[in-house]
Amino acid sequence: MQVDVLNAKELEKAAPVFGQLSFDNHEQVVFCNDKDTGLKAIIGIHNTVLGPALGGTRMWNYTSEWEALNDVLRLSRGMTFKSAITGLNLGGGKAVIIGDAKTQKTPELMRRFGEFVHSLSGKYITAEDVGMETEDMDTIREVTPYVTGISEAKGGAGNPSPVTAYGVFMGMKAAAKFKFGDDNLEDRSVLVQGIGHVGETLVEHLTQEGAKVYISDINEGRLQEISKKYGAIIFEEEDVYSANVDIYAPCALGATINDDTIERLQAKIIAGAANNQLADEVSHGKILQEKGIVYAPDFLINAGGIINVYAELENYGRKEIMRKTENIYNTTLQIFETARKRDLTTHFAALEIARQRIEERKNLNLK
Ligand SMILES: NC(=O)c1ccc[n+]([C@@H]2O[C@H](COP(=O)([O-])OP(=O)(O)OC[C@H]3O[C@@H](n4cnc5c(N)ncnc54)[C@H](O)[C@@H]3O)[C@@H](O)[C@H]2O)c1
Repeated sequence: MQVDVLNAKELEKAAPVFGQLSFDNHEQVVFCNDKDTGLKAIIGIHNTVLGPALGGTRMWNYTSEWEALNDVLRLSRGMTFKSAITGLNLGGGKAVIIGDAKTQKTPELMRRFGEFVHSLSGKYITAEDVGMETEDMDTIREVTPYVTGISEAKGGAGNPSPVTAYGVFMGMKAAAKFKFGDDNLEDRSVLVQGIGHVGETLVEHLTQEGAKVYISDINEGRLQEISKKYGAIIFEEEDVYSANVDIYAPCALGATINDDTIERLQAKIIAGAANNQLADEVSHGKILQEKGIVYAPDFLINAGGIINVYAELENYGRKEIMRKTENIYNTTLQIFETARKRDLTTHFAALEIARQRIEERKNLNLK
């Protein structure tokens, strides 16, 4: 379709998939629908140059299909770069299921979703993400081998979240080393936003190291539980973003660094688990750089989970999982140094290395 000038609304109508702002030459987008189980899902396969597209499934109560599509496009793209920079032979993919995981998730729905995954013959391999549990992966495993993150009892590597948290902790320490000249987090103030599967283990590592840990979550019960368990301080003020802390760790959902929040940020470091923390990677990355806030790229430091599930495909054990995850510290420091030397945003410096690896493999495949 030849179009000259379109406003955003018109573009959404004329090209609702390929015209999405988040569309980045994705190879395949699969819409899955099953009336009987109520399944409505989208699988996004961004890039398979380095290997099959592996990435978790998120179940979320999206307010619109547009929002779900936007999310799967952004998340699957992030997976491509995460695996590339971590040195894994995997492409990038992700899936979203539209619905409330607490009330609408059933074994039948999970199995039906698994059948859609199976129909892609291994081009996409799924795993856990927000709204999913290890037992859901076990259910999917009943209908397809193209699933990771299954329980140890069923031969898998188990819950990836603690490994993700350890990688984030390593990335955070690297950021502290770069910003403060010392990676010891004792007495450093850290605000963890979102104390779910990953956030909780991160709080555990931080409190063990003697950091002053503040926690924030929309789930009041969870706040009480984690505060009691680890002695973390519940952050009571309304505005999380203007908290005067050393480190802000986004561990809930993405895009918390956006036009609305970025000017209020007081933290000296941003290092957390959430995917796609910057609403706009270019402009928000630049503003953080100008403000002197050290941003540890999300797709680099939250790779522990994928390292964990990759072990199921490559048959390596716990020791190698932890070694690879610990190495996030070194990679993060290298990225910070490169960014400083070349006056780049840290996000861009990381992206460049990931892209280079994909490009090299692509050229090799063409030979
Ligand atoms: N689990 C993993 O191994 C893994 C790997 C890589 C990236 N991530 C990303 O890390 C983030 C956390 O993952 P998780 O598995 O811990 O998810 P989770 O669902 O277990 O936890 C998320 C927590 O965030 C809270 N939350 C939601 N909205 C919030 C808000 N506006 N303010 C404060 N808290 C809020 C929820 O109540 C919940 O406690 C997600 O963005 C996920 O995509 C997770």
